[in-house]
Amino acid sequence: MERLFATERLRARALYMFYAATVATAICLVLYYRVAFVPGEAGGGRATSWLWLGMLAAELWFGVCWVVAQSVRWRPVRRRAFSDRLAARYGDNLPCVDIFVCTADPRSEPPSLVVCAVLSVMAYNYPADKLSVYLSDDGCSALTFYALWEASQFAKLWLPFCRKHSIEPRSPAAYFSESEMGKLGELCSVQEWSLLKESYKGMTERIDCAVLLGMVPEQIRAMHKGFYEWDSGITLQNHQPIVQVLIDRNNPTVVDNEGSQLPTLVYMAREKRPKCHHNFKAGAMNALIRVSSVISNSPIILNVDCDVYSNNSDSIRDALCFFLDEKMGHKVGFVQCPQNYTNLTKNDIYGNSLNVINEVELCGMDGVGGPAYIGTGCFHRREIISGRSFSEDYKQDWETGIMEKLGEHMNEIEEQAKSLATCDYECNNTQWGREVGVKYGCPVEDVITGLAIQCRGWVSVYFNPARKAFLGLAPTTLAQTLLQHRRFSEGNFSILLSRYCPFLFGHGKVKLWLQMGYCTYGLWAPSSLPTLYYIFVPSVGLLCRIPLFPELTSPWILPFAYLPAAMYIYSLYEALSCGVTLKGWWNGQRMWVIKRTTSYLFAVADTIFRLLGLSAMAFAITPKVSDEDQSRRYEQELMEFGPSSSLEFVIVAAIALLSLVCLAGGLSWIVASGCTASCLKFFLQIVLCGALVAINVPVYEAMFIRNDRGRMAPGVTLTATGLVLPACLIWANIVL
Ligand SMILES: O=c1ccn([C@@H]2O[C@H](COP(=O)(O)OP(=O)(O)O[C@H]3O[C@H](CO)[C@@H](O)[C@H](O)[C@H]3O)[C@@H](O)[C@H]2O)c(=O)[nH]1
Ligand SMILES: [Mn+2]
Repeated sequence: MERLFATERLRARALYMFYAATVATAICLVLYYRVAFVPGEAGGGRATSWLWLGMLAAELWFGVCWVVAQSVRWRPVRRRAFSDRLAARYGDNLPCVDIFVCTADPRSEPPSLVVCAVLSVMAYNYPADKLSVYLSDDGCSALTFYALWEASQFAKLWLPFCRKHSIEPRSPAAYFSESEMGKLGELCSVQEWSLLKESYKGMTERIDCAVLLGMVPEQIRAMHKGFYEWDSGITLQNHQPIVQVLIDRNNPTVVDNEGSQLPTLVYMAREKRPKCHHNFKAGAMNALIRVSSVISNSPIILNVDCDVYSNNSDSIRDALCFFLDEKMGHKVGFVQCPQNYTNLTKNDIYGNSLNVINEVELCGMDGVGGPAYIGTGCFHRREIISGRSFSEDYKQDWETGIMEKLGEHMNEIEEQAKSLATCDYECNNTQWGREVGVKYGCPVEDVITGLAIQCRGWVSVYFNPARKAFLGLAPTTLAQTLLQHRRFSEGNFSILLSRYCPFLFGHGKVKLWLQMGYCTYGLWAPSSLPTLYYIFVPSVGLLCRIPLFPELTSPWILPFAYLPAAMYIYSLYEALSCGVTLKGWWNGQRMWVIKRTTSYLFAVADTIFRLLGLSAMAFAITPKVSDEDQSRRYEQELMEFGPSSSLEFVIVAAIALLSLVCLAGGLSWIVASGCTASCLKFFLQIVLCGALVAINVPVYEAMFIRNDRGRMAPGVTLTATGLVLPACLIWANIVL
């Protein structure tokens, strides 16, 4: 029988292996040199040898990281799905699918954005009587409920329109911002198009207006019983569970404007009580799994974040090719699609595009056991995410799913669903979050959940078709980016230190390559310490005349020069081939330095505090809005340092200043001494320090040149200057 999907091994690996072999050799030579030539008493004294050993430790660490990173570059594969074969074999006789959308805060995640995500997934090219869409609202906001109610009305126009004209993408916001009326000539009549656009604009305006006023219009409150849930003066941290079915797909009287069925649409705000920890998105996901089990109970679950819309209406059918494949399907636990963003600027100023992760690393993980579960854009099997272990004879019953009309049982079912969204499941020591459902206690709950699924014997599949399945929003300010990476790196680091450490937990269950693959992300946070050392010590060494690298004339310079050159050229090649621009790559390198010296450093501190029990886990939501001024600077690719003065920015500014002072100071004593010998001796330190200065140019601009609101706060510049004052004094000493 023809397979429903194909797996291709990527070719041209011989060249890569040759490159990797040269890098590995160079790493060994560097380490050997460090061990063999520790400067003795003659070469500068005790302090120098300690600094030298520090360099050795840092290089050893980078070497280990490089080896670990090979795990996700060794055997990349690419998957193709044949949805035409799926259609030929099954027609519309396909399994039911539940789609979960999570939102948490109507201020940082505007309801008009959330409903576009919802509408885009309601409009999948999939039988409506097999589709149910759930919105989990951790913000428990009447405004979000109102927005969803508006969407349930607009869907009656939107879904038939999408179907009739096969349009893409099916988020109305994305669609109307992309398409011009002129281009649509052949597709549909101008009138139809404009009417729909007006109707969409009307809905958005009503929602935004309600959000602005902070209340739902009185006449609307009478339209649905759900609004009464907010009558009792509930608060965000203290409220009853709410489950409201807005559309029941099996109710023949609820149809779109062309008389076709609509997918089920459900609003859920799980119970919150001050004494009970709600476990953030993981808690929301688990509540959704329970609540949906009494309303639709579909065997397949898709989760998207509220800032993500479906960009390809065939994605469900594509993903099903993996689950329904006769030969392999029974092994597949989840199908992960990459995270792509719509709001990146041309040169990706904050290095947020996950291009290299998406195009290289996840393909690499897929080749050795399957990609990690990275949250949004992931298709799961209900049974497996709920905790089932693999067995060879496992056979899924695809016919499951509740197909009866809720009808007169509606109230009963809603009550039952509410009882499944209570705090009892979080606080009464149930298995939820441990053995059942998405795991608790980790800021990257998804990664740890995916690892556990793979360790229970399932494989996962990475599906990255040319037309992206999902598009979302990346952070648009430096502070947001750093905050998001603090959460990512803390999460992955704490997995490494927990009982879920891939080497222990995965031992004997998943391949060693895959264990290493998970570690690449776990090593982000601790890499901050050797990185800081490598930024700090050689620069200060240049200033204080302590040589820390071989001389330019020594043959040992070769591996030291080859390594950075080869690695940067390769990383540039990797980036360019993933569609990043040259400047975008350069920006990415800057962000790499900034993230490592701030986010990752704080992540180490966060993790340690948490291990010592001094602080609880936090999940800082990434805001999806920024003010107009900020957005303008983002469009112009100006880094945003204002207006608040956080410790992160102090570090960024101090490092930039220190590099500058060390470079200037170092060069001035070398020039003053007038001897080429020192120049040869300090060559690599000059290059390293010079590279740091070059990459920090936008930071200097933000400190001394710019005067817009995004510039570095004067307080930050002042503090940073104070911090590098000792270095300045040394420099002054040289000059005088
Ligand atoms: O208490 C909470 C906190 C967050 N969320 C939702 O979780 C999603 C992700 O939050 P966001 O602030 O957008 O974080 P990101 O950094 O963009 O999320 C990435 O990283 C998370 C943790 O690994 C994954 O869960 C996400 O899917 C992935 O997109 C959003 O839809 C939120 O509404 C909740 O439902 N409840
Ligand atoms: Mn997000």
